[in-house]
Amino acid sequence: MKLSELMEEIELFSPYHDCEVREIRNNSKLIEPGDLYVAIPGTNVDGHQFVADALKRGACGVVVSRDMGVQRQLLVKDTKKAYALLCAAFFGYPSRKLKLIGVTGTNGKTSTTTIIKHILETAGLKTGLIGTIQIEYGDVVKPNPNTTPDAYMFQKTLKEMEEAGCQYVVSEISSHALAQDRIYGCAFEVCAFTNLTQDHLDYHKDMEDYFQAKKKLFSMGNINVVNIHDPYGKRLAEELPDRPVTFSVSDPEADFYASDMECTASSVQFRMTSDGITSKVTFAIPGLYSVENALTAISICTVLGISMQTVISALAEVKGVRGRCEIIYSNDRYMVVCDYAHTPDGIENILQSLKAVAKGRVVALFGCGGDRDRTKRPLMAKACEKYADFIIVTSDNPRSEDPEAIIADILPGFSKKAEYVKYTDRTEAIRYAMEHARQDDIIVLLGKGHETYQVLKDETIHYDEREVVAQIAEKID
Ligand SMILES: CC(=O)N[C@H]1[C@@H](OP(=O)(O)OP(=O)(O)OC[C@H]2O[C@@H](n3ccc(=O)[nH]c3=O)[C@H](O)[C@@H]2O)O[C@H](CO)[C@@H](O)[C@@H]1O[C@H](C)C(=O)N[C@@H](C)C(=O)N[C@H](CCC(=O)O)C(=O)O
Ligand SMILES: Nc1ncnc2c1ncn2[C@@H]1O[C@H](COP(=O)(O)OP(=O)(O)OP(=O)(O)O)[C@@H](O)[C@H]1O
Ligand SMILES: N[C@H](CCC[C@H](N)C(=O)O)C(=O)O
Ligand SMILES: [Mg+2]
Repeated sequence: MKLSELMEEIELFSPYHDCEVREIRNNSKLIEPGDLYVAIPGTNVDGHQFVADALKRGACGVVVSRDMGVQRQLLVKDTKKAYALLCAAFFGYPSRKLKLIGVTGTNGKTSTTTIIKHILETAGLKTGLIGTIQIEYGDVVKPNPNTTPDAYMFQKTLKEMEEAGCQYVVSEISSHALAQDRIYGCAFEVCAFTNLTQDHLDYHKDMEDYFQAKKKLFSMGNINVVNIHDPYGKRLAEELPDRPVTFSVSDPEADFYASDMECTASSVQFRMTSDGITSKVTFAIPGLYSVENALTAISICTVLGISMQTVISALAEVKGVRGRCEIIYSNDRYMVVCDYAHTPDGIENILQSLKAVAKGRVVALFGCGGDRDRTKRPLMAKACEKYADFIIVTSDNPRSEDPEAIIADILPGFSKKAEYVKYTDRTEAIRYAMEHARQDDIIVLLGKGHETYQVLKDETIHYDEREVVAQIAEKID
């Protein structure tokens, strides 16, 4: 593609010679002759350091935000935004040809996007999905290294989905993606906000910074949908220039209002009022927060024009979301649930929901991710203690950190009354939980959800809790 075509929507502050661009790259190490290099200031290094390297490797141009005094430089105001726009142009602005739905918030993105895809497909609309678990469209399933991929992969994926005949794409939008402008310039049909509670304070300066990153999404779409039961959602709705579509489990003034919630061990039922009409909704994922996820999906699909009847009957067919409150083993004595809660709020919600329906004890097993928000560690312990009868502290992707040091950050979160044991090795911890299970216990394995790996200092090993539990059960039950 011609450089001039790629640059059509980017303000340029330097002259340039037109040329044919082979690929767009933000990593100098991948540059081959004819590629365009975009210098991005990152978390570890500033890509401007590698401009000379990129030119040496044959870059046809280098996109920079300050004068580097080199040949073939293209001076722009902001290289992250320019990179996103260049990638969009390179793939023919696919977001303008599809109906793109973006869901952001601390918790519930994977759950709601999965449900939305199911509803849209039930309504006969071919839909692509981009999220934490994977990328999906038609029969194609692809791994996704990040919840929201980098701009190049995001635009490339949209293009593939467009070519495969998708009319809709629903994507999780992480705060990292918003802060890094990975999706800058995308045209969204609907943008939705689930909730905001503590996470990622290793990356964001504070909760305000985290909120401002999330807020960026809400100037990019035609229709905004916001959970006004959540305090940050309420604030967002007040701050947006145009009134968004709202939903709530507590405010009858919301456009979509859920009431009369009833929870069982395997589902939720509630009444949903919108436009003066009340409908009964059944959804087979337990937990009060599940009502909010169902409401998010109902609001989005309804504003897209799907009939309420179709939405509600499609919701009733949802079987569950992998690794989200998924029962992975049960016998006459106890059951083992696998869940992805990895924030204080997520843990509190899942344990509260299970406690409300448990006949026996709720036994929670958790660890905290290494190289992630350290301040959430004691808060996750506190959240566990609030609703679990017994806790097993263990490891969850220690990454470059010492697993014992992570646990040392967790333990001060417990009160003196807390009943817990510590098994640093996750398999040992799960074995302990299963060996000591009592009649009617619910053992909840938190944090790994759909993951099939454990990230250690020097390697990533295969680790699937479904397999681990099955192997232990075979030996002990
Ligand atoms: C903290 C973070 O988000 N980092 C992301 C970011 O990398 P970075 O800013 O650290 O990059 P950097 O190493 O400083 O390098 C800056 C630039 O110099 C370039 N470079 C570097 C070296 C060189 O020799 N030549 C060169 O050109 C790099 O390619 C880059 O463009 O940009 C990269 C490319 O897009 C991402 O892969 C990377 O994600 C890392 C792997 C990551 O783990 N991110 C996680 C935290 C994340 O994004 N998570 C969210 C969801 C979390 C959740 O909701 O739970 C997600 O969306 O997945
Ligand atoms: N609406 C919600 N409110 C609070 N907690 C929730 C909600 N939905 C799900 N959870 C809890 O959070 C966990 C993660 O849910 P989910 O994977 O849907 O969130 P996510 O926003 O995609 O997370 P991530 O940031 O890792 O992508 C679930 O396993 C559940 O315990
Ligand atoms: N995608 C999120 C959640 C990971 C959950 C947990 N398994 C962990 O490693 O902390 C992250 O990378 O922060
Ligand atoms: Mg997710």
